[in-house]
Amino acid sequence: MTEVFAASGRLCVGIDPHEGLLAEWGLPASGSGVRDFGLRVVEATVGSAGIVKPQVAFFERFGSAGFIALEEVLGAARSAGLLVIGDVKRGEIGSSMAGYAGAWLEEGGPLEVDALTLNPYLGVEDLADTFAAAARVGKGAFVLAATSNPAGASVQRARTPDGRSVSRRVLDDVAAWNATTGDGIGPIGVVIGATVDLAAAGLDDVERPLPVLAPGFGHQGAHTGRTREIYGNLSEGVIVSESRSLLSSGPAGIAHAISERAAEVRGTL
Ligand SMILES: O=c1ccn([C@@H]2O[C@H](COP(=O)(O)O)[C@@H](O)[C@H]2O)c(=O)[nH]1
Repeated sequence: MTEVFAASGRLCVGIDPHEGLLAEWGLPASGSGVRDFGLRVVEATVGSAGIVKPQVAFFERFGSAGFIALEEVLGAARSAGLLVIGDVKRGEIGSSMAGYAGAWLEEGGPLEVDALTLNPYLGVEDLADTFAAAARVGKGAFVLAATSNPAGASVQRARTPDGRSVSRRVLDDVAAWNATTGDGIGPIGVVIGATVDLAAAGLDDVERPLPVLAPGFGHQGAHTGRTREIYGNLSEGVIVSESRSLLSSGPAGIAHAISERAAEVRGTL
């Protein structure tokens, strides 16, 4: 984790071509629009930040044209040396997860990413083969533990029979899997939104760091300057993710916005 952060920094630039943003950027709402948007964000990121997170929903929305665009954006980002987190939020029974692992993690595959987001609703155990597939090829994954949207709390703060919150159980299961491999603090991480009250989510007393993908900054209200305060013990593993707050700078301002925010994150973490 330390080496990855030293090389790539802690800012993750979201590639979320919302329809409104496409219009603001003067791009059509189509496969070619999301392609051009994604490629421009990649270009603006190189040199300032080391991680991007395409939100696959906004590509998928255009069917096969969207996926062709996504393949091109992923390829450009990886060729430029950026780490790519595919925000795909996949989660299935184990046997079907094999399909997703092949799609997103296979070396040389058209949708290859360095890490992907996973949904644990079908049980963290059924994600274990995907964790192993990622680890085998030096990749990672982030499992949703406590999401940034207020609605997530009703499920994620529910208590399991042993009294832990669902969020905490997910985090502990991920940490237990990590403990079976490598240095024990990766390669699998969790998603914890920056808008989450860690104490209320049962996540304020985690002792061992692990990678944390942290959305919720910027447009959703959290401030990067407060990252250590928000994440406490978990700060060591945090990757600050921002999409709309950067993307709304438009094609002329995006490179500057990313470089400013990257400096701010460096000064905070
Ligand atoms: O808990 C979560 C998990 C994922 N997301 C995703 O992150 C970005 C956030 O975009 P902003 O424009 O910075 O709000 C988006 O792709 C979400 O789907 C999240 O927000 N919260």
